[in-house]
Amino acid sequence: MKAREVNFDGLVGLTHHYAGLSFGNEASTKHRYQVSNPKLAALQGLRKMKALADAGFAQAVIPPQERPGIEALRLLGFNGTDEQVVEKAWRQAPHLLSAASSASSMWVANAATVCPSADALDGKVHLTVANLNNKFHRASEAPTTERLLRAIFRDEAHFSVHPALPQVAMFGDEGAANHNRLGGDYGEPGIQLFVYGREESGGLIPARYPARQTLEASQAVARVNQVNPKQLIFAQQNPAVIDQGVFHNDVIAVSNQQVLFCHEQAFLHQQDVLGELRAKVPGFMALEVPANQVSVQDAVETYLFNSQLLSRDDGSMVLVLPQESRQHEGVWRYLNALVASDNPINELKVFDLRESMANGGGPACLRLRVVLNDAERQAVNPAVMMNDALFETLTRWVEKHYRDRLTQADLADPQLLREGREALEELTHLLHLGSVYPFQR
Ligand SMILES: NCCC[C@H](NC(=O)CCC(=O)O)C(=O)O
Repeated sequence: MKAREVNFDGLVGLTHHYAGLSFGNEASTKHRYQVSNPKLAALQGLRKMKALADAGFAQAVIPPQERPGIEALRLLGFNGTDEQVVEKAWRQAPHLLSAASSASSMWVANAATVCPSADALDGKVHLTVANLNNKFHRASEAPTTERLLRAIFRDEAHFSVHPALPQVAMFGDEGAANHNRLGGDYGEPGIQLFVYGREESGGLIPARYPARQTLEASQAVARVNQVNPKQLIFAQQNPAVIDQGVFHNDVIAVSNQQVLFCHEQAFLHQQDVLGELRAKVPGFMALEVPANQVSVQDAVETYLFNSQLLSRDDGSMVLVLPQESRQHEGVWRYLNALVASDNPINELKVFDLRESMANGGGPACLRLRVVLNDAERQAVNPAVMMNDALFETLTRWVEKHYRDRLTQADLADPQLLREGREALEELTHLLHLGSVYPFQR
């Protein structure tokens, strides 16, 4: 059956700020305590969604979460009214208030791992919520992510949304950022390449920075998603690049249909991984970037691999990049040579996503790819599909509710809590979500 990829982008939340919460993510560490602009961040994301929708790519939106997360703070012993919880956290442990206020759910490549119906043993679309166990500020996303995904993929005849894996390090799971699907037409069975950073039972691990994803988690997600075992490949990320700031595989590789665009140091035993793909994916094409043209450090700084590789109906592909990759002379030269050479990529589209980039999130981090056939697409909550009207509505909503400046100290302002709830209450109506947020229950 004919199927297309729909990109679901995370809408940046009202508390977007720079807190240095993600050890191993160098942009996060570097921009700690800088002043953020949540309004601009949300508008930059919306502009990307609108431009891709206008260019003919199916596009949808995933709403942000309620922040500060009062429930998470209560679990840590801060009590009283919601305002008192915030105030006490701010006085006793400002870093915990920051973590509970992170807008990190915007990076929906980490929301879940998706299995298209063509790959699933039961013929349904499966989504397993990521537990994001490695970071406290991200692990608390999972329960609301599950409710949001159920409000979007609500038709159980087509979709199975699964809760996150158990919250322990052995099952650390970061979702689609460590998952690639390769193959021919989207509606045909594909090969799912799960990329992990470490194995609980031993093996190589990075020396400086954490490996967030385990093999045990990837295997469990593949089972939960009912991926046909014949269509599975598991590969380890190169621990040496994790130590250089590649905290997710999507910082060093991106795939689409028969193409894998990656750095030559992305995977451990890379030639074996490519050999397996060559054997299983008809027409497989690896576009491997040598270190002498783009170093791992340049890749981490410019996020050229954190791009979206999108197919047009005629089989050609567009690479959607952050502007940092155009500002780097060597990387931009490489990309232009890539477009000029013999492969399906024939256009570069560049976006200003500076607010998200400063926390380590590029174009690919901001989107969750969901392959859907016509019947499945019609079963998605139509209110989240991007079009001119929704773009106008959400832009006005952002203009009305978001601040254009936020520092860590602002998180203690009880007014911020009220602003967030008022905005999200309105958003649940705009997007026909029902009651998805803790304050609504
Ligand atoms: N896929 C991109 C994820 C980026 C995200 N950054 C953050 O959470 C930084 C938040 C801060 O430091 O304020 C992360 O590292 O998981």
